[in-house]
Amino acid sequence: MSATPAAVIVAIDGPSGTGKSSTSKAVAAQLGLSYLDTGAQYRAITWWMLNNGVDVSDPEAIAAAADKPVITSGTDPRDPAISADGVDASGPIRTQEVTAAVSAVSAVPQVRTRITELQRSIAAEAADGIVVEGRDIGTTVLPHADLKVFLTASPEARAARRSGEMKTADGKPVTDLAATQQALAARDKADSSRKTSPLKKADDAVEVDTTDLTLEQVIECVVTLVEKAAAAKAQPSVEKAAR
Ligand SMILES: Nc1ncnc2c1ncn2[C@@H]1O[C@H](COP(=O)(O)OP(=O)(O)OP(=O)(O)O)[C@@H](O)[C@H]1O
Ligand SMILES: Nc1ccn([C@@H]2O[C@H](COP(=O)(O)O)[C@@H](O)[C@H]2O)c(=O)n1
Repeated sequence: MSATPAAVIVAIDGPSGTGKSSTSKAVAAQLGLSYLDTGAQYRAITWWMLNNGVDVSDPEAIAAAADKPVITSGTDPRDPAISADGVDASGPIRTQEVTAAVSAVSAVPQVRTRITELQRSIAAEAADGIVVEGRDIGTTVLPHADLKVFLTASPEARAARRSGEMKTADGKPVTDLAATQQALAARDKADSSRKTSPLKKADDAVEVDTTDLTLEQVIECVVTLVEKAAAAKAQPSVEKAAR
């Protein structure tokens, strides 16, 4: 593990299936940083609402319930825990039911306010620095992050990656690439077109097109960017100490 010279705050955003989670976890683990999966938080609040009789097609019902669940996130990149009201949600938040409802829940302003506050407090407590991944981290949650990365990939590459990890009920790999691509496009459209902090590249983010890169190449690229940002952040204090 190579050490970063300063506690950096890193924002990694991008559409679904571009490699945000895999890259962020690996970069954080390699550099000894904390890690926050903000998508898991939106999934956890969605799961709680589905389990507690909230009509997730009704924005008013979602808004009224937004403050109710206690969402807790772990920040260890090797074991990124997530729970709602103390119940481990790491498995159930990945179901199709949650995936289908999460964009509608996360579009409600009261949900975003609640989860954004939680994200900022977790980032503020990360004494050794943190990698935070999501859709609006560079634009809204942490606009003063030391480094902002926006990952992209072609729709075909993203669908192929997602199909590779999805299994049918009898354990066979999902082969309907067209349907997977369509589902990803629908979620991206909903996430990019909502009024409150939509999925968007921050003006000062570094865009990395991962279409033709292996995961290892993307990780290496982002590690280099983080090390540079950390060195730049440490520079003024080094200069001050030398005076
Ligand atoms: N550069 C890459 N080349 C090949 N496969 C990749 C690459 N990056 C990620 N993957 C694979 O693609 C899948 C999706 O990656 P990941 O979950 O990290 O994406 P994501 O952007 O976090 O998606 P989402 O926003 O939907 O959670 C994973 O199976 C991962 O191993
Ligand atoms: N900063 C974020 C992160 C996520 N969302 C919403 O959550 C959904 C699930 O995210 P995954 O990364 O786990 O796929 C995503 O589709 C968004 O609706 C968000 O709004 N802001």
